[in-house]
Amino acid sequence: AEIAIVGLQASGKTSFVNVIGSGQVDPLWSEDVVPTVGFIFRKVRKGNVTLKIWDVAGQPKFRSMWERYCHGVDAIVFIIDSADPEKFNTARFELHQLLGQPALTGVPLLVLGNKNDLDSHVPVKDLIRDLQLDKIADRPVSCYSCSMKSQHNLDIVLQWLTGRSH
Ligand SMILES: Nc1nc2c(ncn2[C@@H]2O[C@H](COP(=O)(O)OP(=O)(O)OP(=O)(O)O)[C@@H](O)[C@H]2O)c(=O)[nH]1
Ligand SMILES: [Mg+2]
Repeated sequence: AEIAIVGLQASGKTSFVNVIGSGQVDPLWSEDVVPTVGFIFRKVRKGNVTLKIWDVAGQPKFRSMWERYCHGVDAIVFIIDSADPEKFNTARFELHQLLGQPALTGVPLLVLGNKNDLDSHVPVKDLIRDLQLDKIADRPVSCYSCSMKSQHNLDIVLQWLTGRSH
């Protein structure tokens, strides 16, 4: 399966790829991963499925590139820092802007509310409301709360992703 990971800067995209690309017993977790410039491509093997992952940079100057990396993928993963509600408006804008691209119609979407190890994180039902996920009618949409730091819910996230392969 080929997937593209997008979302605002510092939401945890590269942390996600680092954690799932390393071992479950000895995950590669770091507080000081550097902001991505452009994109990183990685292949991650899970069971008999190989995930080809485009980890795309989230700083404003890179957001116009998101669409390009989402072309032809089996799923788009949008990661949001669920403990930083001040950024939800921007995240919603960028997400719906991306999904409005005609070439991406129908591509399944997985939204991850990351950093649920932090006390201030909001639950999935608030993310669905604040990101207006219920307005997305042209593709399958899933939303999970998770943490790259504590690896919470990453098992169901990986199940979802490997289920997209063909
Ligand atoms: N507490 C907590 N911190 C996290 C979690 N996931 C990532 N971080 C931290 O958030 C910061 C940004 O993580 P990155 O993985 O670099 O974020 P990114 O989305 O790749 O950022 P860009 O490459 O700039 O788009 C780092 O300091 C991470 O350690 C998490 O689940 N919990
Ligand atoms: Mg990154």
